[in-house]
Amino acid sequence: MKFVDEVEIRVEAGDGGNGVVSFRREKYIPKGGPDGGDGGDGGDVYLEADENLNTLIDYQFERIHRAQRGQNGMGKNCTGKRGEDIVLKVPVGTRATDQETGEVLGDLTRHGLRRMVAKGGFHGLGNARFKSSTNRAPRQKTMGTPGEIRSLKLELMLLADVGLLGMPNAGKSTFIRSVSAAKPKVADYPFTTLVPNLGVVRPVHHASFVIADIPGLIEGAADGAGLGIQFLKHLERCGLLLHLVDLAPYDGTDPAVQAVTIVNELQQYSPKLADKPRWLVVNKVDLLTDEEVEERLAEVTEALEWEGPIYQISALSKKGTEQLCKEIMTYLEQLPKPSEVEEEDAQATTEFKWDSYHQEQLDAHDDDDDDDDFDDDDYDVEVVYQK
Ligand SMILES: Nc1nc2c(ncn2[C@@H]2O[C@H](COP(=O)(O)OP(=O)(O)OP(=O)(O)O)[C@@H](O)[C@H]2O)c(=O)[nH]1
Ligand SMILES: [Mg+2]
Repeated sequence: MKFVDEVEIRVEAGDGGNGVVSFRREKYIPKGGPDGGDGGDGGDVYLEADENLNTLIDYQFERIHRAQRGQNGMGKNCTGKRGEDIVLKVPVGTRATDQETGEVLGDLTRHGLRRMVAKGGFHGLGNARFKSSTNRAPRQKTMGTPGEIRSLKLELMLLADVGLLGMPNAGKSTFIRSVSAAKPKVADYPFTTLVPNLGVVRPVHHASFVIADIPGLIEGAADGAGLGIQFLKHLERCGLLLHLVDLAPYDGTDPAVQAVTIVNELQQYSPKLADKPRWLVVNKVDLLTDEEVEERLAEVTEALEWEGPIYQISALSKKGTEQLCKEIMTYLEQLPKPSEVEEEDAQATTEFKWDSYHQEQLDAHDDDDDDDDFDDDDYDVEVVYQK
């Protein structure tokens, strides 16, 4: 299946139905009052996280999504029907951003989480609403307001605890294969991995974490070289990054230079990501003698001015991988859990503009004196049924 992690769509909430002007006309009831009903509200557009989806590909083909318009009001005080909402299912981990304002409308990080992304228009008021002691035959009505229209960017960001960072061929996929049940392709040429892979690692009985293998980075990635940096966004939600450095590159390149390149690209992409907790993991130690490992590692740490944790592994022979995973687990377990406040906030709906619209309309018409008092002629007013 094709992996699509970024799409642009347009969502259009339904317009509110209009209010209507109508008067009761029945035999033997000569002075029937106003009975024009209100319109119905327009339908809203929602996004909902669904764990059964893992790509945004459907939205690449279907870009415009409209909720239903509210029905207009009718005579006999009948209110128009509310427009139906639409719910767009997206993979867990999707972030919706308003293209125009840049505002993040929702981070759908849990199955079933639902966020409104376009609010339906408010209903218009029928003339029955405007009846008062001084005006018994009002001919005012209000129109429904338009539904919100937004251009959205949907981005799928994988939900992994640990992200792997490194040059192509560093052994990222080999590592995830050896520590989890995930089986991404491994080969001795660069850019074997073209889309992110997730693996679940269970280093101890009672706990597990998710690790993300993303395509390798090369120099100039921030400017689009190789596969670019489009996949780095998947690391934004990780609690820990592993920088995998190939200590024995088959093409004879210098591991220290390679390592610095990666950090530079990371910095350019996002200083925030570069500031995330990061561990240095040197790989392919099986190809070198202990002295060579020490020597090259020293060069790498010096070039990076590295002071953080260092691990030596062979992803292929699994040397050092078990220990590394156990320490990752211990590290992740002591990280603070996302606070409850954040959870609540994620549930809240975005505030929309016309909550007070209804009252404003009535207030505005309170001062209207232009309608004459009720007289018999008013009974000849045509009953208007607006479409
Ligand atoms: N000897 C040895 N070879 C390794 C080790 N880890 C990976 N390799 C080899 O290195 C090559 C590249 O490994 P991959 O796991 O595909 O590398 P990658 O980082 O996922 O590369 P891209 O997907 O292209 O970014 C393969 O031929 C692996 O067999 C290791 O620890 N020791
Ligand atoms: Mg790979």
